Amino acid sequence: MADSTPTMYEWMGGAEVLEKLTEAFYAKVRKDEILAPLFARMTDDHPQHVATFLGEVFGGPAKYTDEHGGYPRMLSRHIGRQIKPEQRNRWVELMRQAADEVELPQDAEFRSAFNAYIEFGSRRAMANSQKDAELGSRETIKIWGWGEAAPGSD
Ligand code: HEM
Repeated sequence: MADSTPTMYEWMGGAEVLEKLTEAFYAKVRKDEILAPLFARMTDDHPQHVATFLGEVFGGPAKYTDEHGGYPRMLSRHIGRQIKPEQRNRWVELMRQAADEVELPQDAEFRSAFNAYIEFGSRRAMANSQKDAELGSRETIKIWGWGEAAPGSD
């Protein structure tokens, strides 16, 4: 029988909601004293690109892979940046604030899976950004699912 559980991408409202999320997030980043210097040279389409990337992660269309350079491009944007723990912490904090601001679903299942990815992705980004980082052999975007608590599970 086919699995009828929606993807996280569907559950949160798809591309439109992700674009709102990254717009709200980068508006905060631009005003944040810890993060702004790191993102000083980002282009205006950066929030849109990250929304597309996250859409793919959460089970939406493979558009970042097909049109924006995929996993290698994302990796290349973090390499050498030497992200510090306090910058990663602030990134996570602002992402959670943006999630509330644009009213991502509040249910325990969704937020638990969303926060798990944000934690995972930001720690990987920080690790890959260090001098002499060991980058591993991954070439494709990791797709994130519901984990231990899918909708409808007890
Ligand atoms: C789940 C975690 C993360 C995801 C999914 C993510 C995703 C991305 C993607 C897709 C890009 C490339 C966008 C493009 O194609 O133009 C990018 C660039 C970048 N990311 Fe991340 N990122 C994450 C965490 C972080 C963290 C924690 C930091 C720093 C605190 C960070 C700093 C940057 C910077 C500085 C760039 C380059 C911006 C520029 O173009 O100047 N990222 N990220």
